Amino acid sequence: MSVKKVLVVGGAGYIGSHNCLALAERGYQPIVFDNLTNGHAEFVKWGPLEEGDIRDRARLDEVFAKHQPDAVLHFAALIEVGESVKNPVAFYDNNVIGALTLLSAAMDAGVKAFVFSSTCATYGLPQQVPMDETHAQAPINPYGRTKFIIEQALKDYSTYKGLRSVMLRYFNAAGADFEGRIGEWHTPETHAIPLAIEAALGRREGFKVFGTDYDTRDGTCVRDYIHVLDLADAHVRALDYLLAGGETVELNLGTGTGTTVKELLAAISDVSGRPFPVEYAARREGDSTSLVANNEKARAVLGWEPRYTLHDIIQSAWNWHSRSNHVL
Ligand SMILES: NC(=O)c1ccc[n+]([C@@H]2O[C@H](COP(=O)([O-])OP(=O)(O)OC[C@H]3O[C@@H](n4cnc5c(N)ncnc54)[C@H](O)[C@@H]3O)[C@@H](O)[C@H]2O)c1
Ligand SMILES: O=c1ccn([C@@H]2O[C@H](COP(=O)(O)OP(=O)(O)O[C@H]3O[C@H](CO)[C@@H](O)[C@H](O)[C@H]3O)[C@@H](O)[C@H]2O)c(=O)[nH]1
Repeated sequence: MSVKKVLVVGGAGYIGSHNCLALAERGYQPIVFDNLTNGHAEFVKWGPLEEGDIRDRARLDEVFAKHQPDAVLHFAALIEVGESVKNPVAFYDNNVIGALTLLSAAMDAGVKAFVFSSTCATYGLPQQVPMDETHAQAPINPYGRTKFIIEQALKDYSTYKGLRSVMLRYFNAAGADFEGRIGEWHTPETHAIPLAIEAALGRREGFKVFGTDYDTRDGTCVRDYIHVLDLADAHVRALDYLLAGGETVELNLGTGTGTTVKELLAAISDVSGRPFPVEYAARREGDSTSLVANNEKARAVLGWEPRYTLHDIIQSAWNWHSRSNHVL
């Protein structure tokens, strides 16, 4: 059987690069398409890099014609909730126009399987926790809305155009390759775990907790942190599923366990053995109180289950950040 080629769009980024590693380990050939605005050429280690922007249809057509991929994994997007509130135009341009351009190019090139990075941010405020896939989708920030729009397009394209897709609603991606080859490297970094680790390493003055008056067990936001390699495993399974004829489906990817910001900071101090200064600040606009997954559907459809604990997440992230000298 010939090796299946997968176009990994946004594959030079954090989650995309860990997916390339998992694809290569499981017998797929990843081909990265990335404009390198937020990605890193040195993270592209398991296949070729094609530089390009998803809003550039001619460049997409060229790459589809050259590689003729069997499937597409689409990670490329602007990702920060807070930034989406400040600059929604850039988010709609990249996450909606870009994704729709990519989808048209993929369908015209005959691609029949598409895996989309969606997010629990499409749910908005929790009506019940944990949330399953039937939870109302009422995003509370432009980032979540851009992802929700693409989910709706994917459902229409599935019904009316025959493009089968898996929409993976990740909760909070975290952690890194245990061998330290790649890791989380966003510039500027806005995510809680890398920022707290940088504080523990003494590379930042401290960590600011955004909001202590939420209706949660200690007043800080609750999130479901999931290891990036567990996400990658789910993507490979989603590909296997689609290539075997599986129908369009949306699936939560989370552990089912919620952690408050305060609990997260305590766990990071514990793993690192280095306490760091913590400041309590105002809420960050666009943040939901609590986002925790019910992951039963992904378990049932993909036979997937998360393998790594919060401790594994922090330990692997700590290894990556303490060894690497990149600037966040
Ligand atoms: N990090 C999380 O916790 C999280 C949670 C839920 C969903 N997601 C989604 O997962 C995906 C990947 O997130 P990440 O943390 O790896 O982000 P990232 O910024 O590290 O990776 C995104 C990659 O896409 C590339 N890219 C962006 N716009 C592009 C464009 N127009 N054309 C070509 N390439 C482009 C960037 O250069 C980067 O390499 C995103 O779609 C994000 O919305 C992330
Ligand atoms: O300096 C900081 C950074 C974050 N937080 C809090 O930590 C939690 C996690 O924040 P962060 O790591 O920035 O992740 P989210 O804002 O939850 O967003 C991530 O997770 C979403 C899914 O929940 C994805 O869709 C987004 O792409 C991804 O950026 C939130 O309660 C933040 O308010 C702080 O208190 N201080």
